[in-house]
Amino acid sequence: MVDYWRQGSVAVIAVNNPPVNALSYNVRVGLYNNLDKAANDRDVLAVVICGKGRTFPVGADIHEFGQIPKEPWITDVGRKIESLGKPVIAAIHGTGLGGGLEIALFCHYRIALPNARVGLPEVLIGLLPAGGGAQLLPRLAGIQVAMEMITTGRQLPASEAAKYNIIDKVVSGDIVKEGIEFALRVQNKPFQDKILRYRSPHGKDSLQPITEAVLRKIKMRSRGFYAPVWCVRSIANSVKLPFEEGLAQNRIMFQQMQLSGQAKALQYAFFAERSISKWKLPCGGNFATAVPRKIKTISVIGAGTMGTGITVALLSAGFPVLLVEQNKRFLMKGVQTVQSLLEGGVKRRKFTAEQAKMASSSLTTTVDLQALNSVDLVIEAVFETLSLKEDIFSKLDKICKPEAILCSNTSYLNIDKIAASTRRPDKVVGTHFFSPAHIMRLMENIYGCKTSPETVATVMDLGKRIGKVPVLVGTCPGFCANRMNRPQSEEALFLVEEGAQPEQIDQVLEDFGMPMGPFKVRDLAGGDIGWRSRKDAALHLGLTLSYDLQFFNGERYCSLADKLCELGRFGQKTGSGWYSYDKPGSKQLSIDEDVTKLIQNHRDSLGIKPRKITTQEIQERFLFSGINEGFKILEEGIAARPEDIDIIWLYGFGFPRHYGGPMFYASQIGLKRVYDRICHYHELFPYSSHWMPSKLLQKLSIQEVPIGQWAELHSKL
Ligand SMILES: CCCCCC/C=C/CC(=O)SCCNC(=O)CCNC(=O)[C@H](O)C(C)(C)COP(=O)(O)OP(=O)(O)OC[C@H]1O[C@@H](n2cnc3c(N)ncnc32)[C@H](O)[C@@H]1OP(=O)(O)O
Repeated sequence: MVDYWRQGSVAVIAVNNPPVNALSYNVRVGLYNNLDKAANDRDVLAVVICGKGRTFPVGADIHEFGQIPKEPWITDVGRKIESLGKPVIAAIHGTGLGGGLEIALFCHYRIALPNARVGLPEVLIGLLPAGGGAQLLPRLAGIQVAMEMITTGRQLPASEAAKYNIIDKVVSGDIVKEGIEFALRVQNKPFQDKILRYRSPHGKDSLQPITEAVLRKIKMRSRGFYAPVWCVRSIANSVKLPFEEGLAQNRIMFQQMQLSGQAKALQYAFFAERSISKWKLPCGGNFATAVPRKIKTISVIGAGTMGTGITVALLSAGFPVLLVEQNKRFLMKGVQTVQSLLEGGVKRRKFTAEQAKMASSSLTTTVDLQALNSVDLVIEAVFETLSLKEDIFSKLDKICKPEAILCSNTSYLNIDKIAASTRRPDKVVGTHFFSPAHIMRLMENIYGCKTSPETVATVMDLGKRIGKVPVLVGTCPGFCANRMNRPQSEEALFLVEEGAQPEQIDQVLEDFGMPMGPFKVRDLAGGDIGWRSRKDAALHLGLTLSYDLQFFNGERYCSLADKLCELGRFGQKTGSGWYSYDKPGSKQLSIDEDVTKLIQNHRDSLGIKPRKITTQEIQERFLFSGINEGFKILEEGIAARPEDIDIIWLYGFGFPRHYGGPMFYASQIGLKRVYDRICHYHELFPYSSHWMPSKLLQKLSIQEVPIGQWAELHSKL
């Protein structure tokens, strides 16, 4: 796991633990013993520490967290470096992260390739850099830089790290060769002043104002996430305490944090994020055996909000796009939107003006579907009407080349029905982007019963290539994301009907950590879209949405949202919705007395006496109704694993990452409690079928199986 060789007077110690050279126990032992070997070899005058393969060590082995850490720790390796009596050079390529960077900071010198990156990302997995990083970095780069790097986990490119003295020299070529050359230059030269523990932190007199400013920033963005605050304390220890005492204090904090639910959730999320690319179809195809098709040209049908967002996502990843609309007027409007989204990207520094120009020049347009005869892949993004989509897909099937893949950006409709309108159902798949599609990273890919593994592999690969987080699920109304979101939106309305205020519900859920409460989300998305589909659904059933409707198709129904729409209050875009806005399109909102009156009149007309609704009830009814649906989704095999559901929620709805996602959150609360509360609400609200407890949840509530085994258990149900 650690290689050792000598080149003249230089000993090279190379960590060899693929794929990322994590500092597992055996690696730490190897480093420690080989440092001893170099110390005891009189012919060795300098030492180079590097990583084999793709990277310098990226930190502790996260799989080992939760076990009692075995010595030598990273700090023991560090102390050995400091006291070696010979200069030690860290030669960094790839990423030098966490414990990896800490070891480099214990070294006397650090060199790096230009494309290397360094950082202390412990905060992102709910921890602090207890291996020495929080003590050493302030002594090298100063308190201000240390605070920024450690509380955000940001990785710095080598050139920026060099600006802050973290890297002594940026070198090109072979990193080991460069390391040896550097070592030959510094061997036999004094290096005691390079031992960072003997320095005092730069900017220590400004600790208080820096701390206050950082804590203010953390408060604004952290929404109940504790690790950044602990990181601030760990850096303050570098000023307040002698080096070894600071290390000891930080180790105690690290051990406490490791036991916290937030660290467990973040580490779960880290691995969940990586597991989603390991997809499997019920028919047996999977990520390891299916080969994606090469996609060079893509067409997007529909230049509305979704179509233009998808177009920008594709263009900015370097794909040429042929944008299609039914007439020139819509097309022109779409092109303008694409241009302004690209300009917005330049303003937000997502890309340079030059890149935006390149992207823009890769856009072509047409109003003629026949022009799609040579594209490799089509993404349809028109209205959510099945007959319209069926019509388009049947035309595409005739026009497009036989091997072209046909994708639908539907958020709700049955992929099998859309596929059935073609003679190539194996090449039809759902690619559900989230709005705004050029920004939101989730891409919910939906397979139908005939979608081929090759088609799935192609859209999963496409998602990655355009910087999205692609998650694969099966088909059912609303798939995973919207199906789970639906009961939550309904519960939010029912809570208002029963006595809560929209702003109260929004506040409770924002305090929980959601980026926006459900009523603000409704206003942002526009109430008219849901209203139209509710009216369509009613029409389909031969019903009308009336003012005093309390039941719809046998289910409890709340008509408050319809009443707002009747008044033209569609949300932000019309300047009024659940809130009022200072002008149409503005985000500046205020509570609207008219809405409060409307709600009161609604309750009066139905004879509902408002009651006080607690924070606990709001959280439970919103979160648990979605979680119950999540278990049904698992039970039905729509999602293969809880990890898929959680990643959908982290990236599609901004569910707080420090809770891991709704399924992990449920596992932390305890499935017995979650199940009991769902049964309680089922008893209270028998006319809301979303409270019918999931059978899988019921079973798991008795067995309390770890989350990693839920999927296995469900296959045995
Ligand atoms: C009480 C004692 C006190 C001692 C304190 C010592 C504490 C030290 C703290 C730490 O060092 S915590 C760890 C800090 N480091 C990280 O958090 C790095 C996390 N990794 C990444 O950010 C990325 O993986 C990467 C390194 C930038 C590489 O990204 P890339 O996209 O190239 O590859 P991935 O698909 O992400 O990863 C490949 C593969 O490697 C696995 N992996 C990555 N990092 C770790 C790790 N630190 N430990 C274990 N495994 C890791 C990852 O899961 C992938 O595995 P797979 O099986 O192929 O999915």
